[in-house]
Amino acid sequence: MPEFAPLKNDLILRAARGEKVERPPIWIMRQAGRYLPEYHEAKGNRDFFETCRDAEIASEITIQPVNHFDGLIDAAIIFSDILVIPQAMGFEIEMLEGKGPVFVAPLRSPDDLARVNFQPDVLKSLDWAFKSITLTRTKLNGRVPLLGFVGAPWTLLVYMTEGQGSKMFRFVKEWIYKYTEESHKLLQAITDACVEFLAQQVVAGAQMLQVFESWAGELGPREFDEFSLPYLRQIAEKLPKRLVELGVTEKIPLTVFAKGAWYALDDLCESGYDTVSLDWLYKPEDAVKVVNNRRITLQGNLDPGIMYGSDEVISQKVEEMIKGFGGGKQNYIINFGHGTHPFMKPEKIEHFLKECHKYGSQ
Ligand SMILES: Cc1c2[nH]c(c1CCC(=O)O)Cc1[nH]c(c(CCC(=O)O)c1C)Cc1[nH]c(c(CCC(=O)O)c1C)Cc1[nH]c(c(CCC(=O)O)c1C)C2
Repeated sequence: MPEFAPLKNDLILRAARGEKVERPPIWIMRQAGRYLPEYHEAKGNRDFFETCRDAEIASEITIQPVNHFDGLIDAAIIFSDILVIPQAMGFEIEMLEGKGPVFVAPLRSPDDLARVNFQPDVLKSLDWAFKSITLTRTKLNGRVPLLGFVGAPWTLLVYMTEGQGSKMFRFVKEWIYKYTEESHKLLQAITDACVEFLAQQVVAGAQMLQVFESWAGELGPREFDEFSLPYLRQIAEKLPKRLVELGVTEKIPLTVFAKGAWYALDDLCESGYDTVSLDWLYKPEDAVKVVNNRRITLQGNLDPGIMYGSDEVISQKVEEMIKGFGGGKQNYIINFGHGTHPFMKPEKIEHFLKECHKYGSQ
């Protein structure tokens, strides 16, 4: 494993482990990207996935928010995408300007499974991701920890079958309700690839990991129990074992973000994750009650749309949130309830971050 500089700021790792901290750590989902002018400059006319695969540019983009909001952000998240696992499994994806990712040939019937690589060689096919993580961690030089991530199996099944973001989820629902057995076969293969990808990200230099189940809210509670939760649990259970096999001795904090699955918080607290990331459909006080003294750190959960509000409203919402999560000195990481939008103003985000920093050491 490569050698890296010691961490100067390990606040987020301590918070994820449940230690008392001087102030609540902060990072923001999609903190790198289109709302930052320097992102557009670095990316130029390059294709999105080409940008991810270029370690030099991806590392620069990853560090941009850490530089832009100097001293205000406590983690960097590697610039990549959840759709790189489908790519490793044989799917071709185009990133259309203003539209997002589109699969060239999504899965429409079990006949299509013949084109899926059920056992991808993750280390080989995503070697660029590991190079990018190692270079970024080196360049960060210990300023803040580097987070790695994957898309969760159900969310990746959505993209593999729908081919893009969806409103009705017609195709993925056809898969799970008509081709149930085949869906589970796919979910299992995705899970195995996710475990390997997460483990190898740690070997390459990632210091904390997040699993994005962004489409959890499209499943009802029973269906979540069948098509999402078992695979999320498997990831949390298998990852530490794989890390031991790979010679990683330290405990790597693991976060799950199941957007929209408010009914599942109790189960998620029992699923082997250190941190549970919440969207803004939860009242913080209620979430804390559900956790009920279990060893879980909560992350979240400001409505990103609040960045369109006045500075006064942002300050007030930050106060409500941090107080709601118990003041932020233990078991809490500040984040949005979902990612930034391209239209957001960096000044508003800076105001938000500065407000959060007020909740330290008094
Ligand atoms: C963690 C992450 C993601 N994407 C990107 C990052 C790294 C950047 C960071 O967080 O700072 C860059 C990342 N990924 C993408 C962009 C925009 C590309 C561009 O035009 O420059 C960026 C900066 C492209 C992308 N990739 C995806 C979409 C949504 C498509 C849809 O369903 O309509 C889009 C638009 C899929 C995707 N990608 C991701 C998720 C999970 C988080 C979430 O729910 O938002 C999802 C669902 C995760």
